[in-house]
Formats: sequence, C-alpha cells, structure tokens
Amino acid sequence: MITTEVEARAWLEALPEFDAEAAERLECLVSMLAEENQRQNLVSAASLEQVWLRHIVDSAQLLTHVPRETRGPWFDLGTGAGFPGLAIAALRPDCEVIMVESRARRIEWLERAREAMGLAKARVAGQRLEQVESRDAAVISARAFAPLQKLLELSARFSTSDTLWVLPKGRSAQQELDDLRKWRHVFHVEQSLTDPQAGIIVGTLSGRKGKTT
Ligand SMILES: C[S@@+](CC[C@H](N)C(=O)[O-])C[C@H]1O[C@@H](n2cnc3c(N)ncnc32)[C@H](O)[C@@H]1O
Repeated sequence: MITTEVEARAWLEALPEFDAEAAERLECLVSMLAEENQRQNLVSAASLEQVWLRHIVDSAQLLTHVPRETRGPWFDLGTGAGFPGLAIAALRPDCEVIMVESRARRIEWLERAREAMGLAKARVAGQRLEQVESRDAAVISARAFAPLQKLLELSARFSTSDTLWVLPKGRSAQQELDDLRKWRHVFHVEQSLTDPQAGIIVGTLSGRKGKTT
C-alpha cells in the first residue's frame, strides 16, 4: 500500500510510462491545480496536501490494468478536476484520451491544463455525456461520477466486447458490483494501491452493446 507523498512519487518513478517529459507534465498539472483550486473548488484542500497520493497515483494506478499499446479512444467520464483523465494523458501522451465534462468552469480548466501540459492527443468533450456522439471506446474510466448501474446505463453505447472498463469506486466497489443486476459476472474488483478499503472495478462487457437493465 502506498501511504505517503514520498512513496507515491517513488511508485510513479518506477512506472514503465514514467520519463522526464511525463514528470514535467505531472508537475505542471500539480502546480496548476493548486492555483486553480483557489478560484474554484476542484478538489478538497485536505486532499491537495497529499496530491501525489490522492490524485496522481490514485489515477495512474489504472494504467497497471490497461495494456501499454492501447491507443484509445480512452473515455474518462466526468473528469472534473482532471482525474483520472489528465494524469492518464500525462503518462500516456500517445493515447487519445477524451475527457467528458459538462460544467463550464471545469471545461475551461481542463482545456487550459491540457494545453499547458502539451497533450496534443487528449481532448476535452465539453458537454453532457448523454450528448456525446457514440464511438467505440478502447477504455472507459470514471472516478466519482455515478453509481455503477447508472454508469453502465449511460455509457454502454460506447462499449464493445473489447472495451476495458476501469472504475475506481472507493469503498463501495464490491457492494456496487454485488448490487448490479446484470453483467456482474464480467467485472471483478482489484485492490486500490492508495486506500486499503477501496477497490477498482475492472472488466469488459463480453460482446454486448446496449441496455444494461
Ligand atoms: C464528483 S466530480 C468527480 C471529478 C473527477 N472525476 C474526480 O474524481 O476528481 C463529478 C464530475 O462529473 C461531472 N458530471 C456529472 N454529470 C455529468 C454528465 N452527465 N456529463 C458530463 N459530466 C458530468 C460533474 O460536473 C463533475 O465535474
């Protein structure tokens, strides 16, 4: 388990994706986030004190479940403050990361951070997910976006049999999976590296597109 800022940074440095450019992009994100958080409430002040652990590594750990050759599109739903979308794009700049976010000030923030970080392949879809044009996703992620059942209902139209879902679900991961009426069997829970009680729901929808109820 990673519990301190020092451990978080050491874990990142050991990631195969980590290099000097990735470090620069992540430093840029962390400093811009601290500044922007004084203007709008993106993340809690307490979490900002452990930003490498609570946001950067909490996001980057998803990469350990996604093959490195994946080029996208990687849809991150409700990216908000930038997580996991911007952290993923910082470490996999060749992957087409599409960050879906509906709130105007957050869209503006994400666009500004994306540009400053030099993420040419990443894109902000500044609209409600319900309005985003359907495309086959290679990966779908979402942190603190919606309960699992709702998330599947909203996003199944982006999923093919190969789409990998990686959903950091905090402490409710197993419960949300147990409560799922359908497709429960196609997902499993991976242990979070940043919180002993949190889980990440991982899986594919096994060849199905369409309704989840
Ligand atoms: C609780 S925040 C989580 C932000 C980020 N993923 C994180 O973990 O720090 C949820 C975000 O989803 C966005 N959101 C909620 N419903 C949405 C929708 N239907 N389409 C797009 N974005 C939505 C909100 O504006 C908000 O920024």
